[in-house]
Amino acid sequence: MGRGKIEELAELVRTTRAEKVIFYNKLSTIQLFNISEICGCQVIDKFQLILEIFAKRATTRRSKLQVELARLRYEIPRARAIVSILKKEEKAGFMGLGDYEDAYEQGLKKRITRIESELESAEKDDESLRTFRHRKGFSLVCLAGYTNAGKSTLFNSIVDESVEAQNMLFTTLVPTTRALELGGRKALLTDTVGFIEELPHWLVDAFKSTLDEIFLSDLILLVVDVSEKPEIILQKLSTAHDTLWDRIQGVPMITVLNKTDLLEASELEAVMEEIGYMAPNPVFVSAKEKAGMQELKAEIIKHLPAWSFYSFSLPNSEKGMSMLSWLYDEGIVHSVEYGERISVDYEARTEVINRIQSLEQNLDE
Ligand SMILES: Nc1nc2c(ncn2[C@@H]2O[C@H](COP(=O)(O)OP(=O)(O)OP(=O)(O)O)[C@@H](O)[C@H]2O)c(=O)[nH]1
Ligand SMILES: [Mg+2]
Repeated sequence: MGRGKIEELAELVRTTRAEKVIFYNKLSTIQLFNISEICGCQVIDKFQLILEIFAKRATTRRSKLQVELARLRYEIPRARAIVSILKKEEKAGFMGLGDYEDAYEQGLKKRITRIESELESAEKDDESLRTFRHRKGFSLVCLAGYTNAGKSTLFNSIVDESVEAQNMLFTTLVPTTRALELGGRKALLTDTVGFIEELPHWLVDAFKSTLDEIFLSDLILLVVDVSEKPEIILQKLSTAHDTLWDRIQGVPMITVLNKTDLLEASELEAVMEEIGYMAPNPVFVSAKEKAGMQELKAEIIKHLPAWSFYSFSLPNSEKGMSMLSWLYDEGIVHSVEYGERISVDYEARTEVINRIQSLEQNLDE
């Protein structure tokens, strides 16, 4: 953009009373600074916008810290450049700028160090989120996928077509999570931040941390825009699988092929011939037209981890007590009686029950 174009932009800002200008491409600090002076409003680039979105969507303590860390690291060179512009202009109010510069930068660096050390202890919080959910008998279903695939539209359609389970804590604290009843089971449905193409390396950790909820989930719905070119779909599926795979082993995944309303049946068939091998458990939907919702819900119910009841007793010993505390973390303790042995009526995911059964003998030794 030349000077004339910027003036045009400034005029547009004035007439529309815009509060913010967002540039799609990356701008240098000096460019951002100059344009914002001319336009008289905040000017940000694509990456600052992404950071703002991440910050809004970060739900765990760890992801909030990761996003803040990325923002601070982005700010240091920018702050330095702005100070040097102001210095050059030798504004009267900025005498003794050297000291200001040092103090500001040191302040940023101190916060970075503090966040880095907080991050180490934050890892454990994620576990307690999972624990809390399982104690209340909820399974977590996460919507994942590239930006613009239709995750949020699908989130709303599923919620509209389902019975909401009353659970104040989740529904009020996290706007992108809803408690639902699915086939007599309680599930938390969570919308997540979309994958973004060509994410710069310094944003990757912050992005991955916003995926924490996916990594803690019991079932992943990978949403795909099936109206895109097959080679694009394949590439996106492959990146999504690579990003998630390391940390989700054992978590079932349903591939939700969305926007079927944009394709003829024959076109859809042709697309599936090319991408089918990369799309586990495919379900076809149009989130916009609420088509395929029953099929999707049936598939979700089929893949939700099964919960079952089990009544048993544990030795009233140190081993038995530590087992009991693990049981509290993994499921619902309906009743517990302490006598010569500890009698427990319990409900949990079947894999937990299996685990108890395989450990029972050991505990008595
Ligand atoms: N034709 C059609 N358009 C859809 C469908 N589902 C979503 N869209 C449109 O696709 C666009 C993106 O939808 P979103 O639900 O915002 O996508 P998202 O995956 O949440 O995107 P991010 O939040 O950016 O990651 C919107 O314009 C929707 O109206 C569908 O089934 N058919
Ligand atoms: Mg969305």
